Amino acid sequence: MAQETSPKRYTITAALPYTNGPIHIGHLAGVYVPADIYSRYLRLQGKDVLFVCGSDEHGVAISMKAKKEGVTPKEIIDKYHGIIKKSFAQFGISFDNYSRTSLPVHHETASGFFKKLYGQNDFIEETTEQLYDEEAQQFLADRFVVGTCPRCGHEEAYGDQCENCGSSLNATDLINPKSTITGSVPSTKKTKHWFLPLDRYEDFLREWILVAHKNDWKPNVYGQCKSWIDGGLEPRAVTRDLDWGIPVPVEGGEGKVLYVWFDAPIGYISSSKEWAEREGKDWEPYWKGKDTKLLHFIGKDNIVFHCIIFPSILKAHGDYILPENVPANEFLNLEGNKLSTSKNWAVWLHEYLVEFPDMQDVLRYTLTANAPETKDNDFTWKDFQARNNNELVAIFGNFVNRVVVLTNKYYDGQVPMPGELSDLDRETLNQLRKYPEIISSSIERYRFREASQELMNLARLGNKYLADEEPWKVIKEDEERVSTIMFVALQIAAGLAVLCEPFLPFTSAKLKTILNVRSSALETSWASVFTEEALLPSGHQIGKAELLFRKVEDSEIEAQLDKLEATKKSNASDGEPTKNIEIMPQKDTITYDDFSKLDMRVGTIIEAEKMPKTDKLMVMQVDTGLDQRTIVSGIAEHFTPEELIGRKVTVLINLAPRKLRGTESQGMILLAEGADGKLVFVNPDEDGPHNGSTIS
Ligand SMILES: Nc1ncnc2c1ncn2[C@@H]1O[C@H](COP(=O)(O)OP(=O)(O)OP(=O)(O)O)[C@@H](O)[C@H]1O
Ligand SMILES: [Zn+2]
Repeated sequence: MAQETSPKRYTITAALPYTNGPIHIGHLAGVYVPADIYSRYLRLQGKDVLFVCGSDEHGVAISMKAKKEGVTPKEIIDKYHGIIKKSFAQFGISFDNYSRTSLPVHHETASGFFKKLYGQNDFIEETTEQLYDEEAQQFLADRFVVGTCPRCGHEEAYGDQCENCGSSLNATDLINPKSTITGSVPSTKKTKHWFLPLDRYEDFLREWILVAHKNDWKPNVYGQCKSWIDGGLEPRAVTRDLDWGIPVPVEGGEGKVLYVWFDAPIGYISSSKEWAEREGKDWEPYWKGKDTKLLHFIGKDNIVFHCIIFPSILKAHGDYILPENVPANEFLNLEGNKLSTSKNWAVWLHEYLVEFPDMQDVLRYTLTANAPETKDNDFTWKDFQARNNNELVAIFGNFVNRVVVLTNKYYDGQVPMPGELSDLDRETLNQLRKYPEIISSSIERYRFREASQELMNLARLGNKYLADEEPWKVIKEDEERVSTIMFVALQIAAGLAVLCEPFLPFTSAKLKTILNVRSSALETSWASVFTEEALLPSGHQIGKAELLFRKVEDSEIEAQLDKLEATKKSNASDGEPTKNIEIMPQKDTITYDDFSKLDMRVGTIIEAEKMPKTDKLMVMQVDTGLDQRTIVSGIAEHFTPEELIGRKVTVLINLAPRKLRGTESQGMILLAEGADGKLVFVNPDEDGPHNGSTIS
């Protein structure tokens, strides 16, 4: 319900990023920068804020990435969680806690939700036909299957969602489904799952969103919700037949896990619990207090999960508050094309931080000034350069630099005593005092672009004031007047230092240091800017000038465009002989000690036979020189047993044994995959070393 009184505390969540890749500018513009601006703004207002996020470490996106890289899901999540967490911190995203959904606290919390709803009979338990990949011997859900969206005709819709129209789907709804694991057309197979009957929540959702939030939710969010609710809601499976995720904690759930979109939003709660534990605080008021304002910052493809599914889960649970708003953004593109992790079409945050050191605020500003708030938008490097050179350097930086340099030059850095104020001085100070309200009003309506432009307008006000008053000329004839001019200009500089903090936190800190307000007793809250009191009183000593921003050169922009051009070329070489090959990024560097742990030997295959009732598996007896052992390998579609017997191969003999369909495989035979998907043995020359020779 639209809140009448001012909330006592705020819980702010930012979408949990999947740990299947690093953070790119789309994520930042869509979610993390606006959420951070909002949180910082509230803190400056003295509000009680809990800003949480964390890595989403379950789901098919992770399993797929692990399969692709030939490593375990655990290795994938550890790697990307590390990269993501570090880059967020360096970029100044001020989470109170950044958690991960693989932690026990999250498994317990998500299981607890499931058990509670199960106990209340809030699920439908049903055995239905689900898509099945015979070749991979796996059920296909979510990103393991693509097909045509029954709602909009988009051909690359996933098994749970169409990213084009935002619809939430059941995999069996897809037209012409195709397995993304093997490319095959799936069959169907019976399996039991638990469904959340969303139809039961239709009346509640209609009342809560379509009536109560008709006027305060963004039109893009409201519109999506309205079309789903009006279209009729259906039960959604909240469990999956997968081996990676949170085990289904009820009878009959063996071998199944929770659907990632069931557990991920609960991750906000787990993250809050982790924070409370560490800080010695109570998390419950932040999630259960009626006087708490809960906000979810997300991108548009997450709207259904945060506005329909998660609220239904919270409502069913009964103890929790609902979000007051879900200010979802549309999508950011890059140089005219959709950002894509798999196509490497992105500006990666961790790379930006290295290539543009100490320039976090420039990216924050560019992404805010051009945020995809009401429609999809394009990031271009030219715009980045223009925003930096024409606005941050030429207006903001130039104004502040003049003020600081002149104050040092004329008054040894002491704020001068003003004389009588002219009409323009008074008018300028009045305008300055209006800015907190102007910017607040934009931020509180989630119009961050507008807010960032108002901030720049304040810098413009200062710049124009100095340009009109020309203290560097007046100093020759009227020194007293200059004291007044500089006093007024200094107040604007101090106002900027405070009001830019949500948008440009690094610049704000630098400017506060230059103005020497950090270690002083001067107040720097949001409210301090609109009081009649001077922000910087006469006599206050400021520090030396230091450049806040530097120009971005053409060559830097060209280098970035060249990098993107190279990506385009490498993506376009599809169709050449390298068709369909995905060149994996180089894995992390290992030490010689790591390498020397691999015991690889020359061996000979002495027996081979296809495993009954499978298409892919071949069971082989291999003479390793040390012993004769069984190795099972997924190569039966590539070789007949006859072709294999007698072949010299390279065997990794100290790989931990693993049971495949009941037969223990004791090692691995090394193979390379050719351009056409053909497998080739990595083998010593046939006449070469005898069985058991080590390979190093
Ligand atoms: N290009 C984009 N513009 C705006 N928001 C985005 C963009 N890409 C992702 N987001 C948002 O960022 C948040 C985290 O994204 P998530 O980790 O789920 O990645 P994703 O949607 O799979 O992106 P990608 O496919 O590029 O990896 C989500 O709320 C998502 O809506
Ligand atoms: Zn669609």
